[in-house]
Amino acid sequence: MAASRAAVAARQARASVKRAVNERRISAQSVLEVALASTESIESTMKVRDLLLAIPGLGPVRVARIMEELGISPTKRLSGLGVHQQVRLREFLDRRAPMVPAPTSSTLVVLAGPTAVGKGTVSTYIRENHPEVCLSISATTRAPRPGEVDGVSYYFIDDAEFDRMVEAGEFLEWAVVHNHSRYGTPRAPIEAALAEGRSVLLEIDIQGARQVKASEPSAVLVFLLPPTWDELVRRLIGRGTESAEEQERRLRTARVELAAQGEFDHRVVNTDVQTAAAEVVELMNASGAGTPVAASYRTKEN
Ligand SMILES: Nc1ncnc2c1ncn2[C@@H]1O[C@H](COP(=O)(O)OP(=O)(O)OP(=O)(O)O)[C@@H](O)[C@H]1O
Ligand SMILES: Nc1nc2c(ncn2[C@@H]2O[C@H](COP(=O)(O)O)[C@@H](O)[C@H]2O)c(=O)[nH]1
Repeated sequence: MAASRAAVAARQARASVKRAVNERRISAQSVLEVALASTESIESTMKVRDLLLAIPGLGPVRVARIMEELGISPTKRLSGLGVHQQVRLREFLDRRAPMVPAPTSSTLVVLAGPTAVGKGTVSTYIRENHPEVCLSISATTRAPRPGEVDGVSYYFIDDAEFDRMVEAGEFLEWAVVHNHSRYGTPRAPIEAALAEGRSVLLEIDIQGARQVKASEPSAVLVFLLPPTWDELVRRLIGRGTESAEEQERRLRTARVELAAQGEFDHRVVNTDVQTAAAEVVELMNASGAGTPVAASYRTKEN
């Protein structure tokens, strides 16, 4: 009984160390050094995998790859690291450190891009793998697609409710998208998350991105690009959620939207979902202070 109470206490202590790393109150490097200095410490009983997962911006897939590269088995605890593994892990954490800023302010990041480029897919990946990021849920007057859940995918509301929210100033931004339905970002949850020091990701269209930048100049705008125009068309048709007429309408908008990529602070090419999501999260962590990501991309038309 006493042993199981001790085990629960140790688990809770490890969880609070992980939270402190995740909230950037302590660095992963200092956890490693404490673990290696004392085999009695709670830090020494932590798994390497859990320490890496606590670092903002690292999800399970990247952590698995990093551990493989470092030659550390997935179940290894900090106390069990060999000398060479310690050196490699230390070097990795030191390399990683400049990408994890000191606890300063939260960031408002806007992810936009043409239809079917994968904004929703990349955002969902971020929601599932980076719980530290707060993903805004938009309101829309369009009908739910099969599988979409009210309050998770969108708040599905009617025209009268949308009008009321516009009148009451409850949207940070809103727009008619693809000349069809209205979409808007509810202001209150975003202000609350930013006030708590959390970073917020908005997945919205380009008109909305412009409005956010106009009202919040510190917002970081990220433009998601497809690897090629043909791949964009393939993704839209392959998704199969729009009629041929709606696909045509969306592709017309996409050509105009691609021409606006230069207005954005950063560009990320979505060739692979995991990599694109990791780049977006790293840009969030860098609070827009870094150099814009270079992406050479031309549509067939230009
Ligand atoms: N990196 C990728 N490689 C291959 N397919 C992808 C990739 N990213 C997304 N897709 C696929 O492309 C299609 C469109 O993706 P998604 O619905 O996320 O786009 P979107 O940008 O949110 O579109 P919209 O603006 O029209 O809502 C989906 O079928 C998705 O599975
Ligand atoms: N300006 C805004 N655009 C938004 C918002 N939420 C989503 N969107 C964009 O709408 C299109 C179409 O989305 P779909 O789910 O119908 O395919 C897409 O570009 C979204 O990024 C919002 O709150 N404001």
